[in-house]
Amino acid sequence: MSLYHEAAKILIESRTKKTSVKSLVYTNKSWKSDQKTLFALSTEAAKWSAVLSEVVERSGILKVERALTPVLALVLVHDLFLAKRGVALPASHGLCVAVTKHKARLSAELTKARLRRGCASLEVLTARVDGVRDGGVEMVGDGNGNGEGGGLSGSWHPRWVRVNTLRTTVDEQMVSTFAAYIRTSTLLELRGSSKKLLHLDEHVPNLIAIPSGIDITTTQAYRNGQLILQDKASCFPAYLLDPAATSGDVVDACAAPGNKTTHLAAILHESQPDRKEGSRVIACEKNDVRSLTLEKMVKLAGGNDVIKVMAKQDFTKLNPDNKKYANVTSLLLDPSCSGSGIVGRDEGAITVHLPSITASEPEPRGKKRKRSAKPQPAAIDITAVEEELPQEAEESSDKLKARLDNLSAFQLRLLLHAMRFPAATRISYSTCSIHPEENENVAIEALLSDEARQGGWRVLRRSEQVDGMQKWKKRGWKAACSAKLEVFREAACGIDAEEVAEACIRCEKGSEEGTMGFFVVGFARDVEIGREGNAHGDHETRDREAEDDEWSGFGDET
Ligand SMILES: C[S@@+](CC[C@H](N)C(=O)[O-])C[C@H]1O[C@@H](n2cnc3c(N)ncnc32)[C@H](O)[C@@H]1O
Repeated sequence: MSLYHEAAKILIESRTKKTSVKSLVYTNKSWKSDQKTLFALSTEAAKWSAVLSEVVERSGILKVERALTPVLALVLVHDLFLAKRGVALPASHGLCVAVTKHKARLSAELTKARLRRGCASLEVLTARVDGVRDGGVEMVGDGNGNGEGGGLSGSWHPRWVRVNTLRTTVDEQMVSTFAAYIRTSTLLELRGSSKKLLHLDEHVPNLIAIPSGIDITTTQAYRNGQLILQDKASCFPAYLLDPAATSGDVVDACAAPGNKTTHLAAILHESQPDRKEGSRVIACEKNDVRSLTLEKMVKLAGGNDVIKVMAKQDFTKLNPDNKKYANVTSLLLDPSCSGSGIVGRDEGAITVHLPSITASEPEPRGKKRKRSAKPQPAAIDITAVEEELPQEAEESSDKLKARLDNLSAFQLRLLLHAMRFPAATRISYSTCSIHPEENENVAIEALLSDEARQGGWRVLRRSEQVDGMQKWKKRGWKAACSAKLEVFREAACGIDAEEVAEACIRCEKGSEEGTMGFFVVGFARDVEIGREGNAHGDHETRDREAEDDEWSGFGDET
């Protein structure tokens, strides 16, 4: 299979399985192409896909070149115009001919696509595409930078790098990988820069931001697992959980690909560097393919001594009363969610825009193009990308509501299960969703549950949180908490909407903080309250019904 067929396969799998390009490339040893080349082509083609799908579609070549699928055309046209050496196939190869013979037409469409975006040269367009590389759906808005993705201005996102203290320290990295970097006092100084700048995060320990255009995946430290690409928001759950404080084992209930798992392990390791029989992280992952990724991530991060991976393990099937879990004092729960807060793609599936075959006919050669009576649309044709909009953007409000209902029932079921571990005194619950249905509402419903009432669970108040989380200004939505509590009225007495909202932590995508959209809340109880028997048959029944729908959510990205 050629490089192009393999890249096409990866892009399709990334879309359908919601798996990151990185894991698709590097967990499969059977690729014929060089993995680095394959990774570069797949990620670059995805990054350019909004522009190139428009180019391919408007050129009409898919109608005449039957050997070309939309995704093959995308990767080939990428190399035709954007790779230093052009298409990496012999000039006589069928696939090469299929695009090169239309080069003039494709080139004209690329120019038009560039001009429609107000870019004076290909370099300017390249900078623009690079600038939104973490923004996902470029130009899905109104073509003027408004709406999702926000074109040039909307979704600035630094590259967040967690220094993995299982393998190294910030001090070590400052004099090695980052020796040539200049430290900035503010995060915003990184914005739009392509210089080697670095900002040490003020909220999460061992977290560094660098300009988004700098690729550290080629460094030795990244390859050795000393540096991990992880959005700042995605570092909040393990940091908030503060597992060393409860000095017991930690369960990571929904662990793959494992960023939070290895973060938990690093925090434990820092608190007990000479550990022999110290606390462990028990990492559950239900999905088989993602379990493999988790195992690889744990190994690469040097977490094998601290982390016990429970591959293909449904968290809800763990028996909390089994003596194996008698020492579980904290749990991290980061379940599948709508993914509505995702802007980056370091950790998960990417957005790939594909051209439609039926969009337009190639114009006959030699004939002068008739001037259309209608003005051409200034922005890209939305039909070229609509299948790539975040699922909810195309959903009717009824459909979205149904999906969020299913997801939140699934999320609540897992959260209540976490509350059943007898020795647990801390839980962190997080999603990369911006919807209160998956966030504040789940927290409130959990607090109102029998598990919380009988088990003595309450929110981890802001004043009790680790320093960086106390300092973080964006908190939960009080109106959402009040509205949810209002539904339960008397049953809700004793729960203060203000206190819950203050305990909740939100991150807003596209904001100056440079994070994805995210939500995290901690739960605590002051004493170990053992549970006697299982008095929660109702929940079990209701939750089981939701199980079939749980996969409507995103399976990774944070
Ligand atoms: C949002 S991702 C977790 C990301 C991960 N915490 C990280 O930071 O890398 C959710 C994961 O939960 C897994 N999952 C969903 N339901 C599960 C269950 N009942 N038990 C265990 N894992 C589950 C999914 O397969 C998916 O890999």
